[in-house]
Amino acid sequence: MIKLNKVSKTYRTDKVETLALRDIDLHVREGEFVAMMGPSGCGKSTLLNIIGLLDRPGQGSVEIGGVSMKGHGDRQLAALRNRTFGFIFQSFHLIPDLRVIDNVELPLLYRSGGGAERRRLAREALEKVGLGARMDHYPNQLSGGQQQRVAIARAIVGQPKILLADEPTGNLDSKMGEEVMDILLKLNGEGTTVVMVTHDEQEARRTNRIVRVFDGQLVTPEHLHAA
Ligand SMILES: Nc1ncnc2c1ncn2[C@@H]1O[C@H](COP(=O)(O)OP(=O)(O)OP(=O)(O)O)[C@@H](O)[C@H]1O
Repeated sequence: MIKLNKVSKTYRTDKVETLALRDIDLHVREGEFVAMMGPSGCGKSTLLNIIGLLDRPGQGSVEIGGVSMKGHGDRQLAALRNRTFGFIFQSFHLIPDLRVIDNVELPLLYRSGGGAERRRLAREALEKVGLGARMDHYPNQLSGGQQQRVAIARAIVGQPKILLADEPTGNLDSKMGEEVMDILLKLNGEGTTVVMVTHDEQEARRTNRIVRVFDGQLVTPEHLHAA
């Protein structure tokens, strides 16, 4: 489903050059739930951004669903990103001035389909995360856990094949975090591939596989034994 081949990424500013990723080979199969772990600054977000077609690798190649991204222009990448991925962030990224239902509908504005259809899909997504009764609320009228569930509804409203979550429980207490994990596990059980960055070992153990990143490189189990 996701194949990274010898992916490297360097960030350049006026004064410094940071090698954020080095020679990453990663294969995520369809239906897998992968947890990505590693210390701050090791390159997890960069890796997630490259997988989600928000950024391009400096070297190496990215394949999504068997299709190489080489030669795709920015518009093609954006269209593919919108169809293939749902994104969930640590700080929810909801729009405060929009009602919950309108926040969830947002990704659908870039697609064809009428307003009634959009509303129906948004309602279904909210029901899936247990927030069918909160559609007319504004984000600040909800708890953190509920806000993250709205963000999950927004991520799944377009029925993406892959969910990418960057520390989705990082701002939540353990009970709310567990609820968010339960929803992600349920979506994965229904066939959605999930890649999630987390700092929580217990949470990571609930997934199929833990991928560890250190200093821009993947740490394989062999490395762990050698260390
Ligand atoms: N836009 C950028 N410009 C320059 N350097 C960057 C940029 N984005 C990230 N970096 C650098 O690349 C490295 C990897 O950053 P990244 O955000 O991917 O790490 P991370 O593992 O997600 O960290 P955290 O757990 O703290 O979110 C860091 O050294 C960071 O300072």
